[in-house]
Amino acid sequence: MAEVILRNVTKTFGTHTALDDVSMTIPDGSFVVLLGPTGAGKTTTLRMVSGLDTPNSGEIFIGGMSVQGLTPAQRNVAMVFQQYSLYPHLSVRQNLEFPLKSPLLKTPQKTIDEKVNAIAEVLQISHKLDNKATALSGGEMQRVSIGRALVRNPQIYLMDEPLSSLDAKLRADLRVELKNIQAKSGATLLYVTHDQIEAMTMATHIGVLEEGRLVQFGSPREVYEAPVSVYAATRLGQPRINVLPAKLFAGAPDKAQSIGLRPENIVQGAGEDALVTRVEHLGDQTRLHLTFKQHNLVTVTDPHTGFRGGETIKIQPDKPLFFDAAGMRIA
Ligand SMILES: Nc1ncnc2c1ncn2[C@@H]1O[C@H](COP(=O)(O)OP(=O)(O)OP(=O)(O)O)[C@@H](O)[C@H]1O
Repeated sequence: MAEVILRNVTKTFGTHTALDDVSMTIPDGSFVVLLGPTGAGKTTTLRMVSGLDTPNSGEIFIGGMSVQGLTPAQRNVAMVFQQYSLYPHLSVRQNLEFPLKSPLLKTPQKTIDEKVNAIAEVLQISHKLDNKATALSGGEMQRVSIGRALVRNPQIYLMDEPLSSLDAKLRADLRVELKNIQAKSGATLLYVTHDQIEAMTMATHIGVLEEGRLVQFGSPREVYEAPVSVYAATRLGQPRINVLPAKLFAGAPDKAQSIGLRPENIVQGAGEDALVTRVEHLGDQTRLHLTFKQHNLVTVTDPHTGFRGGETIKIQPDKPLFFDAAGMRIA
């Protein structure tokens, strides 16, 4: 596996700038997750690294070598897209074997069998190995697509929302498996997702893209606890961070326009009055919807709380984040 570097990469489509001077180092063995809303440039970043598309300016290095002008095959990258892409006339086993069967690799059949069986087990498709690819459900086809990438040993895996078409249980299983595979094999991954749990649990680093610019790059914890802006703060956290006028609470710094409070950073039992408008019991936690000085906010509380809608409770902020008028963090 290899370190991948993007240096001042810009990509335009007509007058639209999809990637704007993006520089990023994806360390060898890291699991980098790109976050951002639709159109932020996540897929475009993957396509630049893969060689499916080329930047207008800037350079990309894989394992210390510039890959300018190299095809995806020459770059030795493995890609998994949101939409499965299998050879329909081949069986599941043949699809999984395909990347290993290249005459150049000369992989012995015994090694191929071992790898295919191991990956099929991880992806829970061993019982379907002899089925035609077309005789599978969408989720099974997607698992075969992931398997086809995983049997290889590329410089980097590029994955674009690979788990989004799977049901919740399978997604949770494969999240753990993918992370295990990465931790064990030291694979380098560049991964796009909209799923915050995937981002928080799998990533070693998170890159936050905003309209084609990389606005923050750091560990999930850094991005969660020390976001550079309101925009970055709202990329992570479920329920979302509460963003309120700074003056609602005492002690805001001079230039602060808004205060960001993660739901768990609203302390109950002291401070000022808030009205409980709704109580949501989710099993492992309970969410309280509050109205505070005519603003709505959400906090979390003990799962066995006896709070009810209509009650008044006292709240005060803990670990507040302050942002200026432009939404940039100042404290
Ligand atoms: N081939 C193309 N031609 C024209 N515009 C494009 C092309 N590919 C991407 N774009 C534009 O570039 C911008 C970034 O697109 P990109 O697909 O990278 O976003 P994304 O962050 O991956 O979004 P999503 O979450 O919807 O996949 C968008 O505004 C998109 O419309």
